[in-house]
Amino acid sequence: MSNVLEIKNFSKIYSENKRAVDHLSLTVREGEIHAFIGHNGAGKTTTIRAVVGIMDFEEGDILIDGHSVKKEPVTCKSLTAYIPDNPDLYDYVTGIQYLNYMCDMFSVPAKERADRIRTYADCFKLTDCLGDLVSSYSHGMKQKLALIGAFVHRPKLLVLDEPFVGLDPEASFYLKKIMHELCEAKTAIFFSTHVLEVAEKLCDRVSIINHGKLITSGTMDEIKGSHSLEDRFMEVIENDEQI
Ligand SMILES: Nc1ncnc2c1ncn2[C@@H]1O[C@H](COP(=O)(O)OP(=O)(O)OP(=O)(O)O)[C@@H](O)[C@H]1O
Repeated sequence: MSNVLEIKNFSKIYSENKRAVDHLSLTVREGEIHAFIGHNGAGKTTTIRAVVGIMDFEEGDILIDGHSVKKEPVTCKSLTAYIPDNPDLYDYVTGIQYLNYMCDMFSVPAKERADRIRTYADCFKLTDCLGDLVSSYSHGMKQKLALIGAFVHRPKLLVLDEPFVGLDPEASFYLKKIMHELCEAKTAIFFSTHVLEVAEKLCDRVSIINHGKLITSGTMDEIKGSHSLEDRFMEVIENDEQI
């Protein structure tokens, strides 16, 4: 399996004395679901924002399908879909206008876009609301619309920041199902979460970050062994704090 995402020695320094992420390296392979976990303020969002090209960084490089986010930002963006923890969508378009715009931006063929939009909108119970203005959507509905906008263009790399927060149980179920389907079609998925039970069931690999440093990364079985991911996480973090 080839590496879709390669983070190499990435560091982010917000101010002189504040190294939010410190020489972090990890890889996410084709068809892999990879969880990125760590305490509040550990550096997850900072890393994710650098990966998706919306934040500059001082040290290291990040490659998407072999392309550097610094040197080839447009190519990288064409391969990536990103859903932030609080998606900020255009208010004065309808849901369907937003989805067609996403399909236009990513050149989704006309004959495939209607099918994909219908399939995902049905899963998320959004079909009847697609003609409504986004401004009339609830927070969860906006989140679902943003997810559909990411899925319709079948990205090579899907990056999600806390995707399960705010979704109803049925939407969470379908999100997990769609994540598996995308992986079968070779998409690589990298997402942050505090919901360790979901990460444990859903992911092939996991990386743990603490105070900006990667403390471990590997397959779910390698990392957790016979423990629960939560127990292992607590143990790894406690050991790291003692160093
Ligand atoms: N724009 C900024 N300016 C200065 N410091 C920042 C900025 N954004 C984040 N930080 C700091 O960088 C560190 C990492 O923050 P980050 O948002 O990446 O953490 P996180 O792991 O995503 O946390 P959470 O789980 O709470 O979302 C924190 O100490 C935070 O205070």
